[in-house]
Amino acid sequence: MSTPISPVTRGLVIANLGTPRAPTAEAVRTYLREFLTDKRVVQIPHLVWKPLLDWVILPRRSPVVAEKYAEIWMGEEGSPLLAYTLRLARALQAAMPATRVLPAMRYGQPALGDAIMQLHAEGIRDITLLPLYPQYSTTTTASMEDVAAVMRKRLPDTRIHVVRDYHVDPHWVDAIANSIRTYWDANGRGDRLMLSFHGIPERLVRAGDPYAAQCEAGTDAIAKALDIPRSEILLTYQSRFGRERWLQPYTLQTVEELARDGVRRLDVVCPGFAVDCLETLEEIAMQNADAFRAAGGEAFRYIPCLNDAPSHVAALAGIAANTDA
Ligand SMILES: C=CC1=C(C)c2cc3[nH]c(cc4nc(cc5[nH]c(cc1n2)c(C)c5CCC(=O)O)C(CCC(=O)O)=C4C)c(C)c3C=C
Ligand SMILES: [Fe+2]
Ligand SMILES: [Fe+2]
Repeated sequence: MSTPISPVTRGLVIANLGTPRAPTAEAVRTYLREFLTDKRVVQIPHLVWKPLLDWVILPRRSPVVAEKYAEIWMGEEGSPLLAYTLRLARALQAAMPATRVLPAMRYGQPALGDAIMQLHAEGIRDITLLPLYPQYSTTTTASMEDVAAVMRKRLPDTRIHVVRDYHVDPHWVDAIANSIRTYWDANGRGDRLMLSFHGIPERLVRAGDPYAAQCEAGTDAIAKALDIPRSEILLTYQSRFGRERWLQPYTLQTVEELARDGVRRLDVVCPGFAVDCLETLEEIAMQNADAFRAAGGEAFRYIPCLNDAPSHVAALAGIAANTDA
């Protein structure tokens, strides 16, 4: 007797920020132009912003950033952000055989709108969009919600549900805590533990962006899961862009101060990033590590993102499945 094959009726799109298609100035320029003209990302009047972007920022920044990408490029697999997002999608697909899982990027390829159209073309009318941002921000998640709103108008017969955030999801919190505990079991515990999150302008938090509060709540939950006092964790913000004041304390400044204050072994985790990327592998594990040693530190110990670890896959599968409300 053969088992009837049940048709797949649900789709899951895991969506990340986006990344250049090559570590070249031209490809980085194309990527940054799309990313930095999104009004969600740069929330200042475009009459002011566009000339500055086209005439100053893109020409200056693209070649410099291309060199950074070249240092971490994963050969044929491409940029780490793309490579790990594709691996994560494959692992999720294996863990969720009753759901069709596709990876997507908010900027560049594979495009988010195309992924949703593909699921629709396959006959799927119930789609969950899971932005790979554990914490909600008006600069990131909201931009995915914009795409979902456009797609709902285009596909009125399809339910498109967006996961808002998972910053205190117990399985995700446990996955982060376990990655730290496993590192400590293998290498011993450092003098300090720092959680570094991507920053945003402070102005946006004052205007109501819940991002900072979610980073704080997530850090509290991770401390609890590790069974250590919250005071033993330093929460910092990295990747500042431009001259405006961003969320504080800044990661780089903190790293240098810690080294000068006698911290020798520093353990660093980036729980705002689902997968490793330029901001973790180059900015944290290379630039900040160099700064730590230059200021007198000995061992800057970067603990990788969850990437396609089974604990991450299980947590995200649970989060994606729990979207019936
Ligand atoms: C206006 C500036 C930016 C805001 C606001 C911002 C918020 C933000 N970004 C991420 C996650 C990632 N950002 C990445 C790279 C990146 N971010 C900005 C600017 C802002 N980000 C730039 C210009 C860049 C590109 C690199 C550079 O020019 O310095 C990445 C990595 C991409 C990759 O290809 O590896 C991620 C991931 C979050 C989570 C966030 C707000 C919470
Ligand atoms: Fe960013
Ligand atoms: Fe950066």
